[in-house]
Amino acid sequence: MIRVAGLRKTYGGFPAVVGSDFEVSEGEIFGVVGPNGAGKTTTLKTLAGLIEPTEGTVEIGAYDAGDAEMRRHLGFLPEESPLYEDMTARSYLRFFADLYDVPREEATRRTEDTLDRLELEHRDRRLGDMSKGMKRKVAIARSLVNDPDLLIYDEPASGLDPLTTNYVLEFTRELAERGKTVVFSAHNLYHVESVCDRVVIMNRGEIVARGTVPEIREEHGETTYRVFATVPVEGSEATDDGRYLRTVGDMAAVEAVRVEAEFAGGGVADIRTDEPSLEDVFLDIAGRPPAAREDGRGRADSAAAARADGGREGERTDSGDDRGTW
Ligand SMILES: Nc1ncnc2c1ncn2[C@@H]1O[C@H](COP(=O)(O)OP(=O)(O)OP(=O)(O)O)[C@@H](O)[C@H]1O
Repeated sequence: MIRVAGLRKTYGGFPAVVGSDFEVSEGEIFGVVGPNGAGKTTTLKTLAGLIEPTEGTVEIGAYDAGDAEMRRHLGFLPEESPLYEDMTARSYLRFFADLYDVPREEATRRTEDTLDRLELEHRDRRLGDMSKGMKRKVAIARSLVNDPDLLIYDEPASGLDPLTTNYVLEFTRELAERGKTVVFSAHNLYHVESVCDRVVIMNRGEIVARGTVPEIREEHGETTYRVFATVPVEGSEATDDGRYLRTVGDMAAVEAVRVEAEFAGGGVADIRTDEPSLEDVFLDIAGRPPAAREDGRGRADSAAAARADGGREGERTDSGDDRGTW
């Protein structure tokens, strides 16, 4: 579906993406992960044809990215989605459906279905009066008005509460089940793990790890999850806000906590990726010089060097610019 070869993008000589190669198959959910400034948005915008590569090729099916015909098969959700504040959700979506020449009845059915699924209420409310989560849902519905084969979502759950985030992530999975290819970027490894088939981790414009999330974790370190249950579960500690915290090391254990909590008449209120673990994975990968990465050397050294440098364990200490900060 997508073939990226030797992709390089510079802004006035500044290398935002430096030689990316990856492929995404049809129906796959593909995550682009990395710290602020890693080059995720640049990569996604290049796939969407909104940015021209400085070097390299980006092919989407039979088209080059940027080909006008390709756009008809694409749904792009930018990180910040400015909406026309005076329009209602319905009129806004109808406006975009008209731009894509979608017949009225078909457009209404499609957008109402999407908004039902995302549980968006008040569809005739002004967009300017909607909450951030509601606006994000409208933006997601907009990305689907043309029934695209490929969806490119930049931080789809950015700034959303846990419940809305879950809707959005579950919905992303549903889209792939309906045969759509989804490429999305995120900071949160838990979000990525819950929906992505494969992932690339970027840092300073470079892909520094790739594979399924379990493959990456196995190779580069362990992530832990803090699961907040509404009832006591085995090994949990009560938190100040009346929840019960259990820290576990993998998704099977997260699922076991959820089942235990539900069996006890409660549920899971929130799940958080343990940040130091995430940073350990990142430091393990990104702290090594590129040459050492090639042959697997330098892994323990780089984390140790970061700590010896005076930083907290897992904290980056070398952010001389805006690149490479989680
Ligand atoms: N139009 C631009 N002009 C100059 N530099 C840019 C431009 N767009 C991005 N950059 C720089 O390129 C680098 C990569 O930016 P990009 O937005 O792709 O990163 P990102 O991984 O999406 O970051 P974030 O997580 O903060 O959104 C950053 O250092 C950024 O400052």
